[in-house]
Amino acid sequence: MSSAGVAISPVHQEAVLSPGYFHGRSGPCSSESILIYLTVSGTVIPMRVLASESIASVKLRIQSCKGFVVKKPKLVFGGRELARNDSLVRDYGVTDGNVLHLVLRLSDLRLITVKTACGKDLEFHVERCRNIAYVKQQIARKGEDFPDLKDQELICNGEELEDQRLIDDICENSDAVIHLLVRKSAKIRAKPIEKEFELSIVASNVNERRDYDEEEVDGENQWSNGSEDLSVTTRKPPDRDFCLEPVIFPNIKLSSVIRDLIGSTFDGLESGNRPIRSSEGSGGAYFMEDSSGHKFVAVFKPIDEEPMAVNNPRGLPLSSDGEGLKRGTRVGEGALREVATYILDHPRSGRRSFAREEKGFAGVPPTAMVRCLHEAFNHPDGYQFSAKNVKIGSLQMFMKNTGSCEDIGPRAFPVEEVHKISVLDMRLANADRHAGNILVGKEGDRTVLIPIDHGYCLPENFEDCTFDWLYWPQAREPFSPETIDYIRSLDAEEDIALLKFYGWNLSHECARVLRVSTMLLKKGAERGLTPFAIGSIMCRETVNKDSVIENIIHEAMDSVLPGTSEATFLESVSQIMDHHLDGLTI
Ligand SMILES: Nc1ncnc2c1ncn2[C@@H]1O[C@H](COP(=O)(O)OP(=O)(O)OP(=O)(O)O)[C@@H](O)[C@H]1O
Repeated sequence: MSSAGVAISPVHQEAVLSPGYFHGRSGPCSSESILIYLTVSGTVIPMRVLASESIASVKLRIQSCKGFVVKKPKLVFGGRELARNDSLVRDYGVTDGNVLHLVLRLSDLRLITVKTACGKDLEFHVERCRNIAYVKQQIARKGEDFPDLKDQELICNGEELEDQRLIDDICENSDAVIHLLVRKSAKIRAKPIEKEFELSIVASNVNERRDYDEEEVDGENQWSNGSEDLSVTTRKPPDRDFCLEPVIFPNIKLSSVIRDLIGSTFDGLESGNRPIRSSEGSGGAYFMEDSSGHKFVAVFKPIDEEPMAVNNPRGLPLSSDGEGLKRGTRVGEGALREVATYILDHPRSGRRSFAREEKGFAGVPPTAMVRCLHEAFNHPDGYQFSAKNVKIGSLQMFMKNTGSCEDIGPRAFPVEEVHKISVLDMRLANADRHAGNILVGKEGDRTVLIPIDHGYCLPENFEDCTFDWLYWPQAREPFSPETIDYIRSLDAEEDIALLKFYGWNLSHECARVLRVSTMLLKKGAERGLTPFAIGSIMCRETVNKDSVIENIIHEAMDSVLPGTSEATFLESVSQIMDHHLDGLTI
């Protein structure tokens, strides 16, 4: 889901969380019904479901609770996300008495409308985790007609709101009324309008001079250009309470895009702008601001806050065997996969190198591995400015967007845009391509799709491959000649070598998946198959039925002797694949 530019409905969390809400009220009551327990933020909620009920139906009942919109709930059972909406409760092995983890995805932003007495409407989005001081700054910064920051007073239920109070606290009750009083010059009232807040400013002296100025930030960028021994820099400079530096290997020069990305994030932290935790996503994801505090420049995802990792802020349990939320992935490797996806998203003109600036074929946002230390991250055991609190994770460029593909019907998306994402997902056997992980942006008048969230690319097996675009009409269109040329240029061996050069030695299993999926994509494209036809070979129809590609791999394994070389095995896969593809009608 997008984090910018979208008006959001507040969520009545307590309605969803109240024990007994799902129990016996809207749930089914046949002999087939089972009682499951949903845990969320330490609360346990009983819920009656049918074993034959679809996951989509269970999510819908959670979502439509009391008419309040809980966006995109995620369910996790036994360390696995119940991601396939058309699968049934019993397909995932859920039985009576089982406990499922519910990850609620609350919206980040609230739309605040400020109406002035002179008829001016000011609108801005405020993250739930912002405080009153920030709201005051936004009002003051909106224009020279508005009052001094120090003169503003925000009042709710007769009580003055302190600068540190969070928006989330104040908007918890949607009936709250906020009054903004401006000493000397203006009076501002607020009332809830539907589920957002409207502030009306009644200004008596609109010409009063504003003496709030943005602090001048020293443009000098001091982040380290790399550390040869990868040791953690935690020496605290006299006036600094954070650290940020790239994780790089000797002889690898960062491109200026990546240097600028890290540089502007550094400047934002140095200006005192705290990372803002996204309330979406199942792991810890932090929006990082530039030095002005007006613009997000990056998204940081620390590996220890990934789903089922030790410091996950969403209450997901620890993985019992190290496997991630998707089959064939490992907890703590999400950031690596995010960076690898950027590296492998080669530009049309040739292979990616960190020294090259060009945008990749699919437009994966520039992503680098960094170390970052900041109090605002999740530190359940307490925070100190010390090496033990340094987080390693992926830093990805924040991409301006108007929402995600989840918010908009797919018909509006240009065919080429859908195809570029399909090529990326099929090459890298993406196990998490839901529509929320594709942002919608604009380049001039053109709609562009921006793929994000690649922590489950390059898995060890094909089990959880899912592509939402498979069901979009564009997926049934043939690839353009340019896209076929690009697919022709792909080479899995070169990709594996490139990742090794950048420090990731792919496991035997992950390398095999990359080889097989690249082979399938190339063979399919040469035969004129559509993304739908190729993608359908990679995805399971139901949770418990192997996909065609899995069957091809099993068949190839049965046909070679144990201990056979990888090259011989792949030759066998190639023959069986040819046989299968030749039997398909276009
Ligand atoms: N590069 C980006 N530019 C803009 N917004 C982004 C970017 N990357 C992530 N986001 C936003 O940050 C929020 C959380 O990110 P994301 O969904 O990737 O986290 P996650 O925990 O990996 O999610 P998921 O549960 O879908 O796996 C989402 O609102 C997403 O739209």
